[in-house]
Amino acid sequence: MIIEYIRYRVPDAQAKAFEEAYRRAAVSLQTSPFCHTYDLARCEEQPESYILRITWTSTEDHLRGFRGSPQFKDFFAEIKDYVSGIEEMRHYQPVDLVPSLYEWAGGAEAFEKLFTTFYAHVAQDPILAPVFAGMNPNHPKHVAAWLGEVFGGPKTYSQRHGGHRHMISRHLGRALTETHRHRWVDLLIDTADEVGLPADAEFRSAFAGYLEWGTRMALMFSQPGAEATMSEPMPSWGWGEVRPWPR
Ligand code: HEM
Repeated sequence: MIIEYIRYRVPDAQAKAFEEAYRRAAVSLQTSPFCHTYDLARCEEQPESYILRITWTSTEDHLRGFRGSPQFKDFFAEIKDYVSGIEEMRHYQPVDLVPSLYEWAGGAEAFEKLFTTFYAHVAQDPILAPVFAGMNPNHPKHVAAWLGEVFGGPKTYSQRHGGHRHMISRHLGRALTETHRHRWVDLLIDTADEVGLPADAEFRSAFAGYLEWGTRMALMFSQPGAEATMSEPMPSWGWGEVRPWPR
């Protein structure tokens, strides 16, 4: 992940138009598969100063996939009319001040224990067992590698198991139902308790948030005729609105 900072100087008379232009540009940022988060802030002491902060999957992705788009070129051309200067436009490597969800959970060992136990339960579950009847015996390890990478661990799934594209392809055409999805989530949360995954409110809210998102995506991709965006990069999940309590 990379953080781009752009510092603008905007005359007071242009501030409204500048902010409006960024509200429109937010649609492009929102739909870019390479953009994780973005925000624009105005300086209290020097209201003509603005900082735009965008987190991208990588500098390379961002330059290739986004700046190159005609839509954003038009936007940059428009923005020039409102700003009297761009004082900085640089990319920064984030310095981790809090552990990743992967580290907090206990690393690879914790994820492998979680999914080995989970899929043993799945095999006995009347709703889920038929869905996983032909399961690859390495499936629990692969899903553990997937979640570890999404939660900030090593890029094992991308490098050895086919990355996001492969994960999506494994759900295509399975016609999963809400009953399957619901049971999968409930059983995984029960298994997290069973194997002793951290139970603090902050970790569990991020964990549950990802499970809600991930299972709804899996359900969506599994529907007949679903159009999967196979070229999307791996998702990257963080703490969200709450930070871990120091321990
Ligand atoms: C957060 C939600 C989910 C994640 C992260 C996830 C992850 C994965 C991954 C990484 C694979 C490919 C494994 C490999 O590379 O071999 C996979 C396959 C599969 N997933 Fe999911 N999945 C999710 C939700 C679901 C749900 C809700 C169901 C059904 C109830 C489901 C059913 C399957 C099945 C049947 C396969 C193929 C298993 C095999 O034959 O090896 N997934 N999933």
